[in-house]
Amino acid sequence: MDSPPIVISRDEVKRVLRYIDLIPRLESALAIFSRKNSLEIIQPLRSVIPLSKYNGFLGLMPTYMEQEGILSTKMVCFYKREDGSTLPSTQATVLLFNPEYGNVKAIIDGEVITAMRTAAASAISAKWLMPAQAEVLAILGTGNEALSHYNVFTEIFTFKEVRVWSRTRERAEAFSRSVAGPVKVCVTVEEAVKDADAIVTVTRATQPILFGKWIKPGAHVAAVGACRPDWRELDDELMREAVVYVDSREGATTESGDVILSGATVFAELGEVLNETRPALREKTTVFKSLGLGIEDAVSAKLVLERWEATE
Ligand SMILES: NC(=O)C1=CN([C@@H]2O[C@H](COP(=O)(O)OP(=O)(O)OC[C@H]3O[C@@H](n4cnc5c(N)ncnc54)[C@H](O)[C@@H]3O)[C@@H](O)[C@H]2O)C=CC1
Ligand SMILES: O=C([O-])C1=[NH+]CCC1
Repeated sequence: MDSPPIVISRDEVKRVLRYIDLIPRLESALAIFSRKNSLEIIQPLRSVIPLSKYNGFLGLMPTYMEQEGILSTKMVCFYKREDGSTLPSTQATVLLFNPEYGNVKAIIDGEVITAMRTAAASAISAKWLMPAQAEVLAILGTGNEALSHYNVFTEIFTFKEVRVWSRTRERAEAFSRSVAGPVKVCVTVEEAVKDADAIVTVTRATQPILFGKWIKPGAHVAAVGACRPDWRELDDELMREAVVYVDSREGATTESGDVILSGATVFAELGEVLNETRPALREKTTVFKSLGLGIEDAVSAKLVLERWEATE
């Protein structure tokens, strides 16, 4: 307990963290979260401080999972960057504590953890909610989250076609060149989502970019951006007509502009589906609204530390 914290860099997280290990840990954590038993988990709503001068926010995400022996907090700064800005839009650090003594065991870069656990949560939503014979995946956005979503969706599912849209063709083409498999570049959102079975929205949009009228009935949308109460990625029609799943009811009804401003009803948490206390209505059009949870960072950070210690 006297030893100084281990510091694990972004590159080291990238080296040791694998979706195949991460997904089962996240499934278990989401299921525990939705049981709402404070003996198993304490994870308050994220507190968010606005950084008005810089168009950004600092989110604090503490979590305690007693049975897993995990005490952690993620600190994440996220920004509404102007077009052309070269500054990062999300930066994060996860602290892992020894819950008995209170000392910090590890300081872990949170950028890769954030991107991979968010994409893995979307992939879990798709496992349960996407049409059974899904052939077409559309990714809206070409940043860090777009890449992690491309990676996990193509690792665990087999799509006949993957499409990408960005506001500029150049960015979509650069994204398509940067990944291993074939990606069709689309010039409009409508073209990208037409007849798509799974759609991932991973943009910094603050107004709707995806409209219900363009979507095939039965499609699944994993909506990852728009993490503020006045930000949107999806329009009212889509939010009201789809069956809406969330990572956290409390988070969604406090932080999600898509949920709050559309007046949509939240049908279930993803953890409730995993616990089989709420059904997965795969045949309907579904939206998984993701805001990000401290428990996801907590179990990811523990996994990183375990793998790092095993390979050091
Ligand atoms: N739900 C969750 O757990 C998490 C959500 N996020 C959110 O996901 C979104 C994407 O994050 P990153 O990929 O890290 O960001 P990024 O900055 O790497 O990529 C953002 C993408 O959105 C595009 N974009 C920016 N403004 C737009 C607009 N008005 N309309 C359409 N596209 C626009 C950019 O061109 C870029 O392709 C952000 O809103 C971020 O806050 C990030 C991490 C976790
Ligand atoms: O959970 C997370 O890390 C974030 N959610 C919105 C921006 C960052």
